[in-house]
Amino acid sequence: MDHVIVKDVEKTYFNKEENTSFTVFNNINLKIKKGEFLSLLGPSGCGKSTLLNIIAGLDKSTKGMVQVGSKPVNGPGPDRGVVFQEAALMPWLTVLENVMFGLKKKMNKEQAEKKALEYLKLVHLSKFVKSYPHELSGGMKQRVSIARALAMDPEILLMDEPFGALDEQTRSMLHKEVQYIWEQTGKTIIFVTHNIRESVLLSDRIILMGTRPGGIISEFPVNIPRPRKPSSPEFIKLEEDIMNLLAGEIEKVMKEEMGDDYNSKKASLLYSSNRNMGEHI
Ligand SMILES: Nc1ncnc2c1ncn2[C@@H]1O[C@H](COP(=O)(O)OP(=O)(O)OP(=O)(O)O)[C@@H](O)[C@H]1O
Repeated sequence: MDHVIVKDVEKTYFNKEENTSFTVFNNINLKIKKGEFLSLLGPSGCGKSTLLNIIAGLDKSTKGMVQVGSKPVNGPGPDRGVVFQEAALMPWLTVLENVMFGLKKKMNKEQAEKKALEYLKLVHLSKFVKSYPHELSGGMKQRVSIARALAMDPEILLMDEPFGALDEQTRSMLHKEVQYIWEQTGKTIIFVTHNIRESVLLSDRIILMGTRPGGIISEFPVNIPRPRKPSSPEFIKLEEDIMNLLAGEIEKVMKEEMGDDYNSKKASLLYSSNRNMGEHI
């Protein structure tokens, strides 16, 4: 069953003072199945976050529409929970209170506490319920933010580079955690990343986006059985296939941003060991 439908979506920014416009992307068409884990992958500036925000109802498209089931999206709603790159927790509240915050609008305090504890257990933070955000590591904060989104029981979890600011080890631990959560809850997940390895590791399907003109370049179903091993031949093959297709896109962005410096730095930047397209573009 199609859970999220993106129809002919376009996003253009208009600058009235200079009488110019900039189209981030157009003709975006996507159908995302219930329970699917979908990644939006592409170089910086191709509009991954913009598309996610349009699906979240936090931003408006200039053309086209998004539907959740048969309902058009006109703004944020309880059917969609969002996790951003920065956890944005309330520093004056404990971990438990942060997760309870939204729940208290829907249920009494006792029920909210029970539910918050349930989700904090799911992200393995039961021991830290009384801690304050400043006492937590970046990875732990991000787990609170995932628990907070999940506790509201959205049908769809929208994640915008949720592990982008974390070190490799923490990121790897959270990969396992998000897979576990996805298996346990059956949520539909839309996951923005510029990391090829991350997208192959986690997703059922990868949507590749490009720039200038922005849009969907291609899509790759990931038919590798889970748990996936980045060292397996099929994993490496898919990474290479995606990298080959994206190399031209990355070059386009780098040329624009680096100008004359581009040629000298090209080789080392393009093929970094972890297939991460994000640092330099
Ligand atoms: N208010 C705005 N006015 C004009 N252009 C904008 C505005 N907001 C975003 N953009 C442009 O829209 C494009 C898409 O931005 P977006 O953040 O969605 O890209 P992204 O693929 O998520 O990038 P990243 O991986 O760096 O987060 C960028 O080129 C950006 O400069």
